[in-house]
Amino acid sequence: MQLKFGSYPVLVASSPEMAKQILKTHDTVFASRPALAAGRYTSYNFSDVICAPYGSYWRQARKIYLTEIFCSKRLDSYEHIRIEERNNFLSRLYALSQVRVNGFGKAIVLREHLSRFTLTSITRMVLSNKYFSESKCDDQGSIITLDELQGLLGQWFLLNGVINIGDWIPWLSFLDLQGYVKQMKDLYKKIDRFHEYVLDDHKAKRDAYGKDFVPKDMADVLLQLSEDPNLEVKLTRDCVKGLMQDLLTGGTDTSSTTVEWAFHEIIKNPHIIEKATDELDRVIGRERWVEENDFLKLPYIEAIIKETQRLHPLATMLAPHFAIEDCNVSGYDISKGTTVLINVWSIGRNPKYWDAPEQFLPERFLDKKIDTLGQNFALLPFGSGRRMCPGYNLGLKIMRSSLANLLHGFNWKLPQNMKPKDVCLEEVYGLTTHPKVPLEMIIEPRLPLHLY
Ligand code: HEM
Repeated sequence: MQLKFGSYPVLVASSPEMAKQILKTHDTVFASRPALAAGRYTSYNFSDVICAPYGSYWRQARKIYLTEIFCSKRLDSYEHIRIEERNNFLSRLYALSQVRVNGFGKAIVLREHLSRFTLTSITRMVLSNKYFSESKCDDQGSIITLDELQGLLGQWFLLNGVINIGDWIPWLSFLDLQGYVKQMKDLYKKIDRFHEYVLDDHKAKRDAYGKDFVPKDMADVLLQLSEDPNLEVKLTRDCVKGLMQDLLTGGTDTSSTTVEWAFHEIIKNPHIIEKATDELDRVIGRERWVEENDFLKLPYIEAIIKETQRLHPLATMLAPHFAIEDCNVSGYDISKGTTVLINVWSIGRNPKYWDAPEQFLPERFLDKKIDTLGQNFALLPFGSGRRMCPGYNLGLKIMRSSLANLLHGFNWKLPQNMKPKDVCLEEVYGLTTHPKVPLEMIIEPRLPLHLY
């Protein structure tokens, strides 16, 4: 479908065939991003990877991600962080499961706890953990609270998902009719203050160790690369901040929201929880938590994740792609400068490719090998081709670990006044798509108490 947003052409691709043409056959033509105000004002003038135009800087930064940041060796070296944060997460939930109100368990808001878990895990891998405190700022090197940091990242997602009139009708941009650009500039000041503080501190530590310094977190790796004279494009301080921001934004909201959607669906279908816990009892037993090397032995948990990503792809239109040349796609002329949206939400619900597409049926993935990593164009939660999500491996580790351990560690019930059919599946659309109504649930431990 070809549209016009203000002065610019926009193409929405809603079939696997068109998605394949754009993301595979003509990948280089469509591998850029439109130059939107959000990338200019909230991403260091396109110095991150998410918003960067196709070109030498983006190519180099992606290579850094693939070889230095998301390589198996580095991700494995942070497994202890993910285990510690998982244990903290499960212990916190256990403590909350013991709270009683009028003799009944108190409901927890799953979203709050999932986002906090992903945020603490990612920030420790990217920055180490001393820059924020649990409540108000303390004297231990924190300059922000977890809630404030979460708020800033949430606002980044919000402002990167809005339709800003000035992007599409440039002669109106100076008016900033919706006030978004002002909000972007305000957000930039707050986020930049945080990044500056973190980088100064990392740099001071690096300088103190001199030549013997060994990078500990992802920010250390980026700083070290910024001093590499052999890089094709110099990594400036803004680039390092932009890339750090990619890792924080890309890593938090994404995994936690997918797991939140999974719970919305399975709580409506309690037999799915039964099947999943049967698998966990059979494979893991009740004397330990699920570890990363167990994932391959848990096909039903994997099927729940795939089915969630089919019905609730986090980025329903991927991130916008942008044509850098004129191109003929399946007989249609697409002009240079067209913004291209790939509607993975409707592709995942198309009855031509999926039986009973509106139903949540993890079983559909059990006997078939259906890829979610960009080879099957009817299921593209991470995109495909040059712009495909570089952090998918880390995202999958976090989603698998949190979903499996939440189901393994607790029984999940709706509050007394709610029935499964009352669970709301409405969406709030943005760069990422959230459930409109956060799920509240009552939890009870199901493993021996010494494990919590
Ligand atoms: C459930 C987990 C995740 C999902 C569903 C997801 C999904 C996506 C999608 C759909 C895109 C856009 C692809 C396109 O435009 O064609 C993307 C891009 C990106 N993601 Fe993820 N992501 C996840 C986890 C992560 C994590 C953990 C990180 C980093 C820590 C990350 C970092 C990025 C970056 C930097 C890009 C931009 C790539 C580029 O433009 O070249 N993502 N992701």
